[in-house]
Amino acid sequence: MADEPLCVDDFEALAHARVRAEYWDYIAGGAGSERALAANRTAFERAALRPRILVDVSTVSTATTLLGRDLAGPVAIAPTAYHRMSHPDGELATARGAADAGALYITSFFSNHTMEDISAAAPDAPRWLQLYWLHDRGLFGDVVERAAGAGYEALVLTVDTPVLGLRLRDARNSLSLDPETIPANLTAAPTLLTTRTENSSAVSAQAVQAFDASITWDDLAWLRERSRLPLILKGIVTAEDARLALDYGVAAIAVSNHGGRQLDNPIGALDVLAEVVAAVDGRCPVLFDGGVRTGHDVAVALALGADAVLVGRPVLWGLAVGGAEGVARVLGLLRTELERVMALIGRPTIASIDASAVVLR
Ligand SMILES: Cc1cc2nc3c(=O)[nH]c(=O)nc-3n(C[C@H](O)[C@H](O)[C@H](O)COP(=O)(O)O)c2cc1C
Ligand SMILES: CC(C)CC(=O)C(=O)O
Repeated sequence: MADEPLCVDDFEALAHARVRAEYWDYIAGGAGSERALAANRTAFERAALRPRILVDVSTVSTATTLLGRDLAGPVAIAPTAYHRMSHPDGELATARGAADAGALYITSFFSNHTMEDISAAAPDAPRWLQLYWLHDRGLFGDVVERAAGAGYEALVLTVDTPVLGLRLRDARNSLSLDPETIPANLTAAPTLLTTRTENSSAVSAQAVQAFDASITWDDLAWLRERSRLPLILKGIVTAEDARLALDYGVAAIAVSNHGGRQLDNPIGALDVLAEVVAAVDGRCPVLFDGGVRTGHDVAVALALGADAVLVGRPVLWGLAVGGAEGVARVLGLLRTELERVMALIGRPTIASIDASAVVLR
């Protein structure tokens, strides 16, 4: 790769030059005035690590386990839609890059390749499937029932998107989708495949047509009847909902404000992590995403109680810059940065990064 990127932010700058302007805005943007997007980063500015000294850090291990799966590190790929906006090989390249890095890949339901083709690109790698609850129960149930056979080890239902956030950049761009960027899992329902709208976004139009905003906690039983895969809820940001999720038997919770793309809130995702971790009280794994860009950020989230973190945009930057290799490079960078931070704070294992490792200023 030219202009050797040395940190995740370097990948952002290189990717910006490669991705079509409207697609870049879709990827980079947030909801409304983008306060939540900005807050996701500033929240990390208030968290400082507390280094301990004279600890044997001659060997540092980022290895961890999530829902019984051994992983090379605690950084996984957040589900993001439409990877062919970033690279012609789309999710196939992402799957290969994730496998090379030994990272868990949570595949978005709105992918440009079918869930089966993505699995086939890296068959034995750890992979979960993200879901949006569709109006079309036939199509939705079919996807859910196919997931286990297609090699997915868990289902991640995104619960912060009954409707899509107000994405002003996309509306101003009248964001449209080319034939190669339509969602491949939805081709059986062509009426859901709006690709062009006037003064609004085709992504938003698709969401309005496809998503069922009426679902509630009791609908989770319908999902469980169709799949025995562990269920994770993504987009929980309050203690109340974390407790309810446990009552409904979820396997894990993902604390997330959707990368600042839904509610235009002035509080960062990191600011609510401790509240959810306290409510969960060790009863299930807690994942975290929103603004993670360095190994330092990963360590902060783990110290605040996350079991693993997800990264969204950075993976798309790696994909745009170098396809599968770029994805593996971004994930590898985060892992080596984390290793260095673990040595510097005297916590040589993931389990040793406890609450004493961080202070909020
Ligand atoms: C371009 C883009 C597309 C996304 N698509 C999805 C999606 O299909 N499903 C989902 O649950 N979350 C989606 N998200 C949210 C991510 O899973 C994740 O919560 C967010 O990107 C994390 O923040 P980060 O980008 O700062 O790492 C998307 C985010 C971006 C940037
Ligand atoms: C297809 C979209 C709903 C994907 C998404 O979650 C997003 O753009 O944030």
